[in-house]
Parts: sequence; structure tokens; C-alpha cells
Amino acid sequence: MPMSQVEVPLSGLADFQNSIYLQGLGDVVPALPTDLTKLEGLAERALSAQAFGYVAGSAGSESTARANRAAFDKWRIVPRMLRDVAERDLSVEVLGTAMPSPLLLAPIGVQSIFHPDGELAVARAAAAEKVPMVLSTASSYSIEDVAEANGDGPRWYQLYWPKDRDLAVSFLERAKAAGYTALVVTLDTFTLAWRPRDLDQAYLPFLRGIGVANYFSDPVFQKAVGGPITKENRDMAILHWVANFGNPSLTWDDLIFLRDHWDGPIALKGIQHPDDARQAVDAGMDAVIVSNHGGRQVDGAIASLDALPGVVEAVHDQATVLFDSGIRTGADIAKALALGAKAVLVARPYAYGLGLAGQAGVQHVVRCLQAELELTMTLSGIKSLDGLNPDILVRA
Ligand SMILES: Cc1cc2nc3c(=O)[nH]c(=O)nc-3n(C[C@H](O)[C@H](O)[C@H](O)COP(=O)(O)O)c2cc1C
Ligand SMILES: O=C(O)C(=O)c1ccccc1
Repeated sequence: MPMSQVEVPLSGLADFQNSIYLQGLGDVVPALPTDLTKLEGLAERALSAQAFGYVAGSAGSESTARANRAAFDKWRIVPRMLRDVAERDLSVEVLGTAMPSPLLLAPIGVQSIFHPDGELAVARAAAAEKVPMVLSTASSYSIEDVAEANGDGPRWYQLYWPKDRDLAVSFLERAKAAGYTALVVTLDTFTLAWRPRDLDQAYLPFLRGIGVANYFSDPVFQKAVGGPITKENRDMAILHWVANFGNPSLTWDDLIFLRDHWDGPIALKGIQHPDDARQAVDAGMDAVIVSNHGGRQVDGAIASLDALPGVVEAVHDQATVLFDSGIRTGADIAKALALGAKAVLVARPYAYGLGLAGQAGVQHVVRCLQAELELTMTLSGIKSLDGLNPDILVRA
């Protein structure tokens, strides 16, 4: 019997583990580390100082980013034995999208600073793994080009709600036409925060024309700047982008406008306070994403995982609760689900994977997280996602 057909102890998403061990029989080891916390250090060597500072950096003294990680360590899993975990199922449906595991690729703007193929490589990786990608409004490739690269893969669209309402409507219509099925509206970043790593390098990708593909290709945007973007009007177009990117005067009442212009599910991203979560439910939103933007916005803010239980309680099953900020391992995913999230989004690890190895690097990150989650659950006596509840955790 060829070695590649050897009976392996587990199957499913954890097959990735077996495939790595079998490669070892031919003296091949994985191209990237399987401990995803190691990717940041490798990316630091591979990326330009500016691109690395942009992705790895957070707001202020970066205390929120550290708190995000520390919050995971304050919870420990208590494994249970003899619970027949021979058959496992990690699949889940979120906002109408079927997924193999409770994992999505978080919106990340300006991905061409990490790899020339940027969002196109991520779209291909997402399609190959059947894991949903959330495309940022601030992407380096357009809504349409990314949809084409993603093919029949699952895709959601993330809106940075611009001042110009017609431009917002145009983005929503383009996303709908290009097959993005759910809308994520990011509320915590109507302006970029105080980010010392970028400030100290005087680095803002947009001012260099990166991350503006959706704006520059948009008929409403073009009309506002007097026609298609050329060498001549490019600087003016960038200034128009700066003036239009975010709208600090939005309030809860404005959500009616979104409902009127998007007929699919809507998730509000950046929710931390239980009362905001309640308002999202009252406004008829389908989901909230508990997130502090990976610590990139408010330095000194509550760790996202510490905000999760309060939001889950406030939402009371009346909307879907998703989570991000600080997910680095499969065990982290198990903890976030145990505390009430239906699924998680991961950001920096796949940006590092993209920077280090393009599409293959993104797939590596997805496979590691999924396999590690399945193994964590299995060895803890849990065979399906509904077994992930607060009873499996203790405070450290
Ligand atoms: C380089 C970078 C760019 C990002 N761009 C966006 C964006 O365009 N839209 C958005 O909603 N969130 C954006 N985020 C935030 C992520 O979606 C996510 O909330 C956060 O990074 C999660 O934390 P993690 O990096 O610890 O996984 C960005 C994050 C990074 C690191
Ligand atoms: O850098 C970010 O965190 C972010 O959300 C963003 C905002 C505008 C454009 C690109 C990314």
C-alpha cells in the first residue's frame, strides 16, 4: 500500500495535519511555520519596513493589541474524556453562507502592499478553501476583479461608508451585482487612529494611490472629480478620496438608509458595548461583529474577547454575533465560540501568509487554523460547534 494511502487517525479539516506528516516521509517540511504566531517575525524580514509597520502596527502604545492577546490567555479549556469524538462536524451557516468551519477572512485594505496579487490571491485562496472572504472597500483591486478571481467562492463585502451617499449606493449596487452576498459595515474607522508606526515613517498608502481601486473605478466618484482618473487629475482624486473616505456625523438613524439599499444580510463591525449591540438589534441588523479593529483604533480600549460575553448577553439570540481581534490559533477560535461567537474573522495572520507566499500562504493559514481547531475540539471531547459553550472554560 502506498504511504499516501496509510490509514490516518483523524480526517476532516484535521487532514492537513496528516498531509504534513506524510510529506515528512519524503523529507519535506511545510514551507511556512504551523505556529502562526511565528509568521509576524518572518513577515518583518520579507516586507518593506513601511508595509510591515502598516500591518503589524496598532494605535498608540499598542496596549489594546496586547490586551486582545492577553484576554485569550485568561481563559483555559478544560478537556473532557471518553465522549466518542470519532465523527466531527465543524461546518456552519452564517448569514446564509455555508462554510466548512466557523472562520472567515477579515476585511483588510491595501493588500497589494503585501503581495502584487493582493486581494486576487486571497480571493483564489478563499475559493479553494471554500472559506468566505470579506472584501474591503479600500482594496487594491476592484469589487468586480476580486469577484472574478473568487469565482463560485463565498464572498461578503465590507463598506467604508463614504460621505457621498450616491457613492455609497454605487458601492452597494456594484457589490450586489458582483455576487457578494452579505454586507459588513465597519463603524470604528471613519478616520484612521493615531498610529505611531505609520506616523514615524510618514506612511499612508492611499496618498500613494494604493487602496483606492474601488473609488477610482466608480462612475459616481469619477463624475465628482470631473471624469476618469488620469495623470492630470490624480492628485485631486486622491484629495477627494481623503475628504470622502469616512463620515463622522453618522448616527443609528442612518442605518435605515443601508436597509433601503441592501436587500441581503447586514453585519455591523466594531461593536464593543452591550448597549450598541442592542441598538443594532433594534435597528434590524442581522449581525454584529465584536471587534476593536485588531487594536488599531482606540489605544487603551477593552480587549475584544472581554467585550464578547456582554454583547452576547445583550443580543440574546436576536442577531448573529461574530468576533475578531487577536485570533492566532485554533484554540483561540474555540474560546471565542465558547464565549458565544457563532464564527470568527482572522486578519493579520493571513496578511502575513499573503506577504510570505501569496495564495498558498493564505491557504496555509486557513488550513492550520481549521486543523488546529478540529484537533483542539476533538481532544477536548467536543465533536460539534454547539459543544463549545462557557462550561468548557475556566478563568486562569
Ligand atoms: C492591514 C490591515 C488593514 C485592515 N483594513 C481593514 C479594512 O479595510 N476594513 C475593515 O473593516 N477592517 C480592516 N482591518 C481590521 C480587520 O478586519 C480586523 O478587524 C482586525 O485586524 C482583526 O484583528 P487581528 O488582526 O488581530 O486578527 C484591517 C486590519 C489590518 C491589520
Ligand atoms: O488600516 C486599517 O485598519 C483600515 O481599516 C483601513 C482603513 C482605510 C483604508 C485601508 C485600511
